Amino acid sequence: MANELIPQPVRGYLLSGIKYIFKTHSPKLTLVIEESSGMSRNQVYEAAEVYLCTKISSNTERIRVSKSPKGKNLTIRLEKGEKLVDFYEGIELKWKFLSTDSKQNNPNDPSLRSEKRYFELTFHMMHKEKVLGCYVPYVLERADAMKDEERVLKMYTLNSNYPYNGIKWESINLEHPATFETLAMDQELKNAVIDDLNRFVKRKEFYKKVGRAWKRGYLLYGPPGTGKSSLVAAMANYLKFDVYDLQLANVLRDSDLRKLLLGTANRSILVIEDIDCTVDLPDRRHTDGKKQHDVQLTLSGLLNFIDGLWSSCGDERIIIFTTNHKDRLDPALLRPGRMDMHIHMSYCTYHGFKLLASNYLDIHNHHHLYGEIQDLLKETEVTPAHVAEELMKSEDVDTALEGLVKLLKRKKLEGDECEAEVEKKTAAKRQKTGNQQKKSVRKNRRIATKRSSKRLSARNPNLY
Ligand SMILES: Nc1ncnc2c1ncn2[C@@H]1O[C@H](COP(=O)(O)OP(=O)(O)OP(=O)(O)O)[C@@H](O)[C@H]1O
Ligand SMILES: [Mg+2]
Repeated sequence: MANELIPQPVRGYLLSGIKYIFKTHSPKLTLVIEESSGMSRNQVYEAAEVYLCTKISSNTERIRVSKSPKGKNLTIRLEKGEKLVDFYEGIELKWKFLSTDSKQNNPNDPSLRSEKRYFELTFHMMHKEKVLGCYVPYVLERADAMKDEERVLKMYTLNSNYPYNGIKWESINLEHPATFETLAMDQELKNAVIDDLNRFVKRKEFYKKVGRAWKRGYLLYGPPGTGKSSLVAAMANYLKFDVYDLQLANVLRDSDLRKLLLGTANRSILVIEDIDCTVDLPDRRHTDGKKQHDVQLTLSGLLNFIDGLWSSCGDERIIIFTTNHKDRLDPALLRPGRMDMHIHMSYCTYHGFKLLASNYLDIHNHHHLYGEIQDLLKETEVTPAHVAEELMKSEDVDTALEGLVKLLKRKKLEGDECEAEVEKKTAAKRQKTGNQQKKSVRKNRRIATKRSSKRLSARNPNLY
């Protein structure tokens, strides 16, 4: 109708007028989010990449799919030119993924081509504050959480080619399955550790306010096989932190130590195992040049060193020492405030056993052997590792538990025999020392009598 009633020139004029009105009344703002900002990667770009793959709808026509050899899941990304719409608190946000090919360097050599990739985020101008102040931080946060979920944890160890290739970290995927749920340890202690970790990761601002390095130190001690290494893995799996296993005995120079510590990433756990053995490092020398002089590196010295290094980077770090012999440690290390928490990993308790039985044998109710096992566990020292090994021997619940009862009885007997032996030895020692004491008392008496008689005879020679 409009076509027929309104002449062409007027129609064109009217249309452009309407467009103009709409344009001035709904001004748009477009944020350009480039892949890199200067030398470093743009975090908003990386977050958008991750976040947007959850927003792909049926209108999206092309997506990129990939999977790294060690990745758990498929990675999905938008393809060039694709658009999508997101909503945040009623605001419409239009995303577009673009790239420009700049072939300035050498058009014949594709490796020199630098592709510039970026997102455009368009929305109504009036939401500028909200988008910059809330939506973009929200995207960053969501992406972080998603990356954590998919993240494959790494375990870093020192490479073995040292000193020929220079010392450096080598990583493998951390596939230790230990979690707090599968770990047999005192329930209250376990809760205390989890609470401590939760508090720690939440308190960045607090640490900053009080001027402390944002780090937490744990000392795990207990006999071999009580789950110290498993607890480290459980902590890493819980926090999604990588683990750096620092074998101090392999680090000969302090400059290497500094380099290695600087080479650890944020959100990581530095573990130094068996510190009682590492303390007496036999041969820590400066080998630079021809000069060689001993370098005494004590663990508390190492802690100070780490404190200094880490307080300047403001990252989240956890340091864990493990030992089988707490009593052999440098007292400076045990001083209050040195390590934030001392965690004792003890022999298997009845509670620990029940957890292992439910994990290994799927027993969730009572079993007729439980009473006997409970009594035996009170009188024996057996590690959770040993119990776990026994429970793995058979898939049949009765056979496995009978095996465990046998093991506990044997242990108890050994313990009793050992106690009896100790008792016998101490009794023999007591007897021996008793005899010796009696002997020496007799001897002393003899000497004393001789002396006094000599003295007397000296004073009264006539009497003798
Ligand atoms: N508390 C526990 N809960 C569950 N499983 C455990 C526990 N302790 C030990 N285990 C089992 O025994 C194995 C060995 O334990 P782990 O290496 O954690 O002991 P550790 O205390 O680090 O010993 P070491 O002092 O010799 O290094 C683990 O892989 C795990 O299967
Ligand atoms: Mg261990």
